[in-house]
Amino acid sequence: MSVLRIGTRASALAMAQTRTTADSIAARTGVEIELVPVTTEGDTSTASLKNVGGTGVFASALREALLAGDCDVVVHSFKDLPTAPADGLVIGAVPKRADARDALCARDGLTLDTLPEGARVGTGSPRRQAQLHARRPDLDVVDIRGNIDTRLGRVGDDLDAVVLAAAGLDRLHRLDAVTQYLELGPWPTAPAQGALALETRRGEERLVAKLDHRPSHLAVSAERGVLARLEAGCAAPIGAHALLEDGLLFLSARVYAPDGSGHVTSSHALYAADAKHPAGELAERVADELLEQGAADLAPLGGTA
Ligand SMILES: NCc1[nH]cc(CCC(=O)O)c1CC(=O)O
Repeated sequence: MSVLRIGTRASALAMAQTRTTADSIAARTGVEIELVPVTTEGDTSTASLKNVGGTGVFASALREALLAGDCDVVVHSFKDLPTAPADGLVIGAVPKRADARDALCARDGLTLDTLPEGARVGTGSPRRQAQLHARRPDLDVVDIRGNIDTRLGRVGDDLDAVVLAAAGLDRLHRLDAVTQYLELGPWPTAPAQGALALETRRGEERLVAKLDHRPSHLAVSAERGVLARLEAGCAAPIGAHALLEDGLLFLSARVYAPDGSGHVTSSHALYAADAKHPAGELAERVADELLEQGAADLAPLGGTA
């Protein structure tokens, strides 16, 4: 193949992460790269995340472009991908994961502890809404959508703060707006947050294989395995965090009541070398324990939750 065509959404975040990926592929393979812009429903809709019709609104147009042969690789924010694999396509690589934490971006340097009573905090994510309610029941949590710059632009205007992924802010060089990083123990984030997924047609994985970072790939597979086992969509109020360290794969996941009135947590670890499918086995253990603790009664887990 003389030119590798990488499909990308036209949003600033997608362009930023695709350009970085294109540069690493070029550096490692010497192949020439062309970026192919693709428009998705998720980019044009201004409806709440909860109402845009379930999982994968960002992914389907990119997948269609791949299957149609309009491009050879697509770069997804892994957390936006539905857990069901697409026919004829595979995740060929997960590059080294960026910061998985959420970040509070507030006016005047405020934090979750110092925001005034009744402060207006914007997020469209049911998980972040539940976490905000749980941590500060007095806050006025506002359901918002729009790209990262639009959201940041409302801070100090009609909102006191927004919660965003640190990885996305970093990719757009907007970490200056962060007033507090939220640690993953008390504030687990969306499965695979901060990770990219490089998708190709089945059989063409070698095009991107050199970019795969196994510890990141295993960790995000474990986190997403919980979603798959719970049959939960990307809008379900679920946080998860996994880590491979010294051969030990650790996974913790938490399901929230949407109003923040309660949650259940399960954490387990196993030696990756001891299992045939370490990510899948660990995810099943954690998900089954969440269900035993009543996760399905606590929160709507389905795709349009
Ligand atoms: N759902 C939108 C989305 N998809 C990926 C990121 C951030 C980057 C990442 O987690 O990889 C964001 C923005 C956000 O949640 O703040």
